[in-house]
Amino acid sequence: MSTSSPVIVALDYTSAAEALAFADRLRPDLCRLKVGKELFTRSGPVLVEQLVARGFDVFLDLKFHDIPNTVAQACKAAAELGVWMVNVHASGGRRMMETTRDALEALPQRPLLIAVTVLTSMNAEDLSELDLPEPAVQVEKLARLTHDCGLDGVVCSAHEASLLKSICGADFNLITPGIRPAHSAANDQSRVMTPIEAVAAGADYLVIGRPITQSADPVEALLAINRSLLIKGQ
Ligand SMILES: O=C(O)c1cc(=O)[nH]c(=O)n1[C@@H]1O[C@H](COP(=O)(O)O)[C@@H](O)[C@H]1O
Repeated sequence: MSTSSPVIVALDYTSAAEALAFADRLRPDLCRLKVGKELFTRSGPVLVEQLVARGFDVFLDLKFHDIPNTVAQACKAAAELGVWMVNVHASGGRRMMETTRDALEALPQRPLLIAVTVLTSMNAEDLSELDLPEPAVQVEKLARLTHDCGLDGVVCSAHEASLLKSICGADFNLITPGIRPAHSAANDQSRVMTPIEAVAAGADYLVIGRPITQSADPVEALLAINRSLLIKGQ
């Protein structure tokens, strides 16, 4: 089952039990779910399979960044878990991305393959220390490369969404973390935007963690975001 909501809830919980307890209060038509490095390192592929078996579209966010063969094989392993989306770092370069794309295209059913441009926690100062240009410039450069390598989209901040839509086209998926409903704490995020602004800017999917999972009523927090985006069927 799929959902008309653009929200991907980041299940940044410390245990499979907490993640499953939250998932069991949801339905797959309300949101997609993301399993990231902390939860996967603690709970492994079994949890991913359990979420897929419950009917959720699962984004396995392990941000692979390694030599081409290693990343391609890791993404194939992710595909075998039945995930909906998997990601790599665009800074791994053309050969890494093209080898991975080819490995997934050979499968009968493949997940979407997207690339992280510049982490939404990073600001101009962080990039300057690495001798990199300001975020918008670096994001554009990596998004153009990702598009040219035939991937399905990029992770970027919503601040870069409208520029990237105009450059890479409507079919190139923009996945935007750093989403904060009005009055929410930014935490460690730097380049943030509200859900409504992000969608208006051209974001296709909104990755949202703490504003939902750490709220007093996580399910209501998700539903409120969906309502604000005029998602039907709540
Ligand atoms: O790939 C990601 O999902 C990701 C990329 C990025 O640039 N920034 C970013 O925050 N994320 C992830 O998105 C989630 C954001 O969580 P919150 O900041 O709690 O909403 C975390 O799970 C991050 O790992």
